[in-house]
Amino acid sequence: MMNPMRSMPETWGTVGSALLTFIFFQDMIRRYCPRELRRYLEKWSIKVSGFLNPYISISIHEYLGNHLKPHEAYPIVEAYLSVNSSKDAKRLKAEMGKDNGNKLMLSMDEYQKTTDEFNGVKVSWISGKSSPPPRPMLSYFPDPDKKYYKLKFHRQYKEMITGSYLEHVMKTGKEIQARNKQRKLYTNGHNKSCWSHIVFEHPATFNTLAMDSTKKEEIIEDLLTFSKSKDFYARIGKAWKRGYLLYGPPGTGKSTMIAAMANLLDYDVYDLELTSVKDNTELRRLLTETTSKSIVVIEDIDCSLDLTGQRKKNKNKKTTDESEKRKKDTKEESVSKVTLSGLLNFIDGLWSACAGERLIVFTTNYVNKLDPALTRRGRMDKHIELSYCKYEGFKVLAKNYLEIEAPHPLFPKVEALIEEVEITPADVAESLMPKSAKDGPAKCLLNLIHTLEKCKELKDRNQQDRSFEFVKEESKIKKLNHVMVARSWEPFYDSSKEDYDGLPPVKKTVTMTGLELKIERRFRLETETH
Ligand SMILES: Nc1ncnc2c1ncn2[C@@H]1O[C@H](COP(=O)(O)OP(=O)(O)OP(=O)(O)O)[C@@H](O)[C@H]1O
Ligand SMILES: [Mg+2]
Repeated sequence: MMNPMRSMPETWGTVGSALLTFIFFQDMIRRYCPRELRRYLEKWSIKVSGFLNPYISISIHEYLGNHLKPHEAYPIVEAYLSVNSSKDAKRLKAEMGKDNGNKLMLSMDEYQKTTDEFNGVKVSWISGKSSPPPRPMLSYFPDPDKKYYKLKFHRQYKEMITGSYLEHVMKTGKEIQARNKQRKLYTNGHNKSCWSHIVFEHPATFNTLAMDSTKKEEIIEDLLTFSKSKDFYARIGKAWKRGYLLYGPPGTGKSTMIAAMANLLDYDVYDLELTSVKDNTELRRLLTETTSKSIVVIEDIDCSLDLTGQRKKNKNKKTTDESEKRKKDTKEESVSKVTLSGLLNFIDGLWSACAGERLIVFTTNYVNKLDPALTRRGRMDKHIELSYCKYEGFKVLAKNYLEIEAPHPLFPKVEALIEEVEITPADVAESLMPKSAKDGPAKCLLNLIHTLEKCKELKDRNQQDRSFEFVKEESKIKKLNHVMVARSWEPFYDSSKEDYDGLPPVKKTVTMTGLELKIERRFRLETETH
């Protein structure tokens, strides 16, 4: 023990002479001691220090080797420690996260220490940095400092720490990373041959989705089971992917459901615009560039590919000039060569080589138009129909939009009407939306009731129209016989004579092809609701 009465210069003198003696002996050993003996002494000293210091340390560096290749484990450890370190470390640093938008990420500052406990065993983590060796004078860019985390633990627990503890650190760190990560919506639109992204912040969830509750539960269960089935897919030798086909009329919530899926599973969304993809090679490249934990969406698949596997040409537009038509077709083919078989081959084959979980979702308004090859099980594992809004769906929307729940005096009226008509959730939502700041829930509900009553009226009138015309069909045919011949039971009449007793005019299109006559009737209901 040091004599407290000693003065400062005396103490320094003692330390100095001890240091000199140590250097002298070290030098003597280096000069006069034979090499073998020296090696033996070194080994022995390592053993002694190992005996005296029973701790083992593992370093995780920010970069690997000399080539500044980022080490994958470093950010994971950083995320893991970001939760614990704020309790222990005295100096923390706050940085803007790369993947989490405007959120600040806290982590240990350099040379800070934090402790952690796992199965009753205490370990410590120290953050540090090593400076690179000085570079030649002419070198322009200096090497950056290399940061690292050092894990220290008693050698008695070596097996547990290097095994289950590090596994736990990696798993938890990845989960924290995923929680902090801002999800992205990737698109390849505007004829771009690569993905561009924006932050994905769609508020839709399964709670806010208006649909049959049993069906909803089933879909949620299916998605969650899929996301947890890594081992199962590996065991059966199948790529970890699942295909969904969402179909139904416009405005029934197909796109909304995709957003809800992404929010449920914390996945990124890749909105693949097939019409912007040049050919199968580009399609393959785009799909292989998608990351794990993502949903690849192809909307309106029936509009992007046709049944023969070639890109769909616009059949509605008639080009009278043949040469112009040919020119247009050639041009179309030169810019778009993605085929159905190209897409199918990729879904089935190559994609299996991409690690990680992926959902592929197709949407369509016309499921019957799709090629069975596309919709067969195994490719599209689940077919989900989204349909018109019924009372159950309405209750969800009323809760979302107006924050009201049953029982409510106006609900029975809505129930009676909504079960009778075909109205999409989008239309119901639109009617429930307050049109001014003064509109309360009752006003919005009355708005919806008014819309539903109009729909019902049109539906009834439409039915009346049909039966009236059908009854009158024979006499009309007689009248029009000199102009056209009826091919089917479909009622028709001459548009030039709107002489139906009191019936509102009905829009119709008449197309003549040779001797055949095709009549397309549009009822008033359709015209008005569009
Ligand atoms: N089932 C639903 N639940 C909640 N909101 C819905 C639902 N369906 C539609 N909506 C509302 O209507 C809007 C349009 O719906 P969405 O875009 O999902 O329809 P869609 O089926 O994808 O239509 P399209 O076939 O035209 O692409 C959404 O923004 C949403 O607010
Ligand atoms: Mg949509």
